[in-house]
Amino acid sequence: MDKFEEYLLQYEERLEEDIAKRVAFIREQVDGQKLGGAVVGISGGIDSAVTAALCVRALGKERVIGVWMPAYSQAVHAEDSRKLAEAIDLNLVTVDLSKAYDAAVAEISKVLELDDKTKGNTKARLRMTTLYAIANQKGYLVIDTCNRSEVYVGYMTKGGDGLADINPVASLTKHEVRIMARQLGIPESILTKAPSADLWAGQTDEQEMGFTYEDLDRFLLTGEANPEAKEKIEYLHRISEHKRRAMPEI
Ligand SMILES: Nc1ncnc2c1ncn2[C@@H]1O[C@H](COP(=O)(O)OP(=O)(O)OC[C@H]2O[C@@H]([n+]3cccc(C(=O)O)c3)[C@H](O)[C@@H]2O)[C@@H](O)[C@H]1O
Ligand SMILES: Nc1ncnc2c1ncn2[C@@H]1O[C@H](COP(=O)(O)OP(=O)(O)OP(=O)(O)O)[C@@H](O)[C@H]1O
Repeated sequence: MDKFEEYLLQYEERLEEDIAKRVAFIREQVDGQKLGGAVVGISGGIDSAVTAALCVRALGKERVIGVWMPAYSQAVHAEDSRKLAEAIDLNLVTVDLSKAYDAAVAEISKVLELDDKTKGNTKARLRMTTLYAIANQKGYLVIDTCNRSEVYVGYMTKGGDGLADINPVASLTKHEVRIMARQLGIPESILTKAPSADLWAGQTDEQEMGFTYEDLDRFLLTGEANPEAKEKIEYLHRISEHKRRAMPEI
């Protein structure tokens, strides 16, 4: 067994304790500030599944709203969101953003042409707008789903999924999220599908980043990585520093 596998095995041993710590954190953030509850964007992926399951454990079904927000999204993710809601007893609502997305892109395109990534980021920011509308109205917090691996390389949309009020999974790598997901009863189809932001057709995280989550998490947890992956990881970390910092001001 190598250092990375050993680390993950040790994490499994303290999993229940770690879940309890994160559940307590959510309760403290919501109840400690006399807020009503939590709202989470549900993508059909593993990060939002784990985040929502922790919120339901912390606050109970009545105080958590999961929001599925398709904008030309794949049917498999709609199905997985539905399966998740059933598995963790989540109050799941749908806000279809297709028309808002089309209207925004059409108007912006009158000024300049947008590529697939910019259009995808626009979708992520419309989702943030929707979650905040619900949070405003209900007196809830918007819960961030970005994990440690994504945050390290800035793999999130600034002002989109990168903008929220609290983050109960920020210190977990993708591999730790996967371990926790099994314990929380997340459906198998969510555990096994390739991570994708689904911002455009055929997108997958690993193909876009140019290295695997295993490369990234090995590097984060043990400091080891093959030289090519390490160079790419460090490059993305460097150019995304602005996403982890407060806005420069004078
Ligand atoms: N040095 C600097 N100081 C301050 N601000 C700086 C900056 N450099 C860029 N910026 C600003 O940041 C903007 C670029 O950042 P951003 O808008 O985020 O855009 P960008 O980082 O180019 O794209 C977002 C990436 O996150 C991925 N993503 C999005 C959503 C979910 C997931 C997921 O899997 O969970 C992944 C997506 O596929 C894409 O690769 C620039 O347009 C500029 O406004
Ligand atoms: N269609 C969607 N409906 C609602 N929220 C979404 C949707 N797509 C993305 N999000 C929100 O943005 C976050 C980042 O998106 P992403 O698609 O990467 O999901 P994820 O849960 O991180 O899963 P994975 O990276 O494993 O696919 C999600 O966790 C979710 O909160």
